[in-house]
Amino acid sequence: MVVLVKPSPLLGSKAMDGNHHKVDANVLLLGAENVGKSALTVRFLTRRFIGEYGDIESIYSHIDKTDGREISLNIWDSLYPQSCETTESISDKQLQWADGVILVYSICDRSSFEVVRQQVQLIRQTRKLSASAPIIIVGNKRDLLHQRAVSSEEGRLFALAADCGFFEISAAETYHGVLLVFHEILDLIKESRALKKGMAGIKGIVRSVSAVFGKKWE
Ligand SMILES: Nc1nc2c(ncn2[C@@H]2O[C@H](COP(=O)(O)OP(=O)(O)OP(=O)(O)O)[C@@H](O)[C@H]2O)c(=O)[nH]1
Repeated sequence: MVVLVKPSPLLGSKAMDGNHHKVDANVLLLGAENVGKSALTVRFLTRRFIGEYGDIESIYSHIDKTDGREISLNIWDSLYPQSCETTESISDKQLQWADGVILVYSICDRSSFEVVRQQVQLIRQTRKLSASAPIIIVGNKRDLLHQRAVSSEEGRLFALAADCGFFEISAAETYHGVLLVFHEILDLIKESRALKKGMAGIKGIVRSVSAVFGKKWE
């Protein structure tokens, strides 16, 4: 069950967009337990790393400024269901809701990287996520290099092969790395929408030209 919570004023964001801003983007965070999904979300919303985050699945709404433009976004910080198969770890509702997905693993936990691999496969197979919705894979806990279990190259090569973006960051160490991830997913969502609009425009022109010449354009 997803809980729409009003996070503490500390976060400076409201779970419901009280100003009724048109939401510009819904971003879904997925990944195994304990990889840092909440840490990424809270770091982005508050610039802070607070260490322990509790096991609540939450949707936060936040107004962000990129290129001088206000973007209203919802961030769904999902919970990895206890002792479930990875195939059950993502709901159709989550994928139909999302305009973009951030899949998080810990570079110190190989099993969390395997969960991300399976979740990417699941997302692609179910086709519940819009075909144009961007996916970014994030290897978190980069500050724990001495405990590394997944090489940066392996993560990057997998993301490349899966047509996903890729970042290695540390939510504990810096705000900047987390900011880059969220701004990248927002840029990719904007690009995919512009592309969709462009395609619709071309189809419209073809239809009207066909109407004029009465031809069925193949
Ligand atoms: N060293 C280090 N620890 C981190 C980092 N990000 C998160 N953690 C720690 O990892 C643990 C899990 O972080 P969460 O953000 O709760 O992870 P989660 O994926 O939301 O976990 P679930 O609630 O189980 O889904 C906490 O103890 C965090 O302090 C990081 O970048 N570096």
